[in-house]
Amino acid sequence: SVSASFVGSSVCQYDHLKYTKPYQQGSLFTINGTPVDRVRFCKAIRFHKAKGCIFGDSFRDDFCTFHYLLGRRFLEEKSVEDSENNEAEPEYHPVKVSLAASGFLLFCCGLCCPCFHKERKANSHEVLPKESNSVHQVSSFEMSPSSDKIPPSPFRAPPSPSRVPQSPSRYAMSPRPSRMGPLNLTMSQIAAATNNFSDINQIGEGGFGIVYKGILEDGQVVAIKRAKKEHFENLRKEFKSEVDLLSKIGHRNLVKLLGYVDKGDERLIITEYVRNGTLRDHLDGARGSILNFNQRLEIVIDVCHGLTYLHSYAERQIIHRDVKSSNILLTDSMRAKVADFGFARGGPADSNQTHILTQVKGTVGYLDPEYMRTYQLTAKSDVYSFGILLVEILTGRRPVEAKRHHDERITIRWAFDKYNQGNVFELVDPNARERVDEKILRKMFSLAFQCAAPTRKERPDMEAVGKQLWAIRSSYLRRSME
Ligand SMILES: Nc1ncnc2c1ncn2[C@@H]1O[C@H](COP(=O)(O)OP(=O)(O)OP(=O)(O)O)[C@@H](O)[C@H]1O
Repeated sequence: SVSASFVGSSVCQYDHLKYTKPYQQGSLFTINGTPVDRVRFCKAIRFHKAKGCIFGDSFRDDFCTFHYLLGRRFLEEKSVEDSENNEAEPEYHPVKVSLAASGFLLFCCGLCCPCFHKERKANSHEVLPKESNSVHQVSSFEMSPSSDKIPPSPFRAPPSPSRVPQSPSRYAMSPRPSRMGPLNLTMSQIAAATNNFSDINQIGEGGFGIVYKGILEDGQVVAIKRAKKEHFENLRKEFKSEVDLLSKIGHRNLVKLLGYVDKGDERLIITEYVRNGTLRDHLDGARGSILNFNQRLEIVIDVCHGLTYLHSYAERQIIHRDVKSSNILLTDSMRAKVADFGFARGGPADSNQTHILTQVKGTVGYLDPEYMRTYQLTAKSDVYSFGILLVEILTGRRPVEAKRHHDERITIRWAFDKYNQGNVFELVDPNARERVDEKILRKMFSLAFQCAAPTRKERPDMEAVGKQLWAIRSSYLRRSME
């Protein structure tokens, strides 16, 4: 936020408009604490006046005279289609202006509020606690009248009127290994496949546990997630959620579940092995090469297809809740697959339900601010995270870059400001040497900002995002052939 002596201040809808003495050099105009230029400020006043907001007498706007506006172009694009052949000045959009503020709010929540903050592992994103008691919550399955539509699994408690959680021993006493998917593995086969869970086979570590590469007797390579024993009790629900949801989906842009084991004090999830690392590794250059623009575009299209399937075509809607670059795995041919369903939830089960009320989970920086505020979860929370991911893949920057100058710490806010100043080239990942057409870049960022709008009703759904991405890709290919 900005500290200065403001002489005018007014609140309209979500926007708090303030200015210092407007006729002086260095005068300051802010919307929701974010400095904006005079033109944008005047646009906001006009917009809110048109919407019927009453500004007090002390709130002057005579500095919004015509000559200030003349010849200046407001640098926002409403949608790809709108912007294609339309050079006219788009109207002020309060949501887009307040986007930066919401990013800041997100940052504050993430960094200042201990209940939203947990150190997970070195150099990783911050991830919310697995089970937080600080947030009033109702589980979606408890809320949903048709939660029993989810096919029974050995992990799912039998229907009980009181829905009392099952005791841990119930799971521990499974009579025999629980298996699902095409693979039927015993513990000793898994131990053999991973060299007895040796460090050499370890390929990563997340909140759920350690991930190992395993080579089965027939040569098939798999990834095996082994739950950490110290978090067993807390992770039981997560393990169950991941297995239940993964077992019902099959899509080339989603990591495939091959089997699981839940026996004694072992919880293991066996999935297809995706061997070319995570998107974050590639953005960091940790895999040797730098992604070109076309690869970046194809990766986001793949992620978009995976999420579209989860939101609109799975047997029941699935909300991933942890869409982020370290959960996007890449194949050798650079196709992307969405992984890690540990936080995933079934969406509203009946059409009268607009959302589910649930505890906030996800990773700081990617979390939908509206969901954080209201605990209302919808598929649009994934859309928000996708918008953040889109900015990440274009800029190469993590959503929160704590070591940078404070103006640049929240990547979405920094990108939004630069975009509105017309400096789109300054946003592009400096490692990517290819010069991409400005119009294409603007369309990509514009789409990202739409996805990361502060409220869900302003965000497109994933299917619409896919259409926009396809249109951008065709323009990109057309232009690169010219
Ligand atoms: N199916 C897989 N194929 C190849 N590598 C995988 C696979 N699943 C996970 N990994 C590797 O293991 C790492 C840890 O994965 P995991 O899903 O447990 O945690 P994460 O998503 O990185 O972190 P968190 O769970 O804390 O959000 C990944 O970053 C990836 O490098």
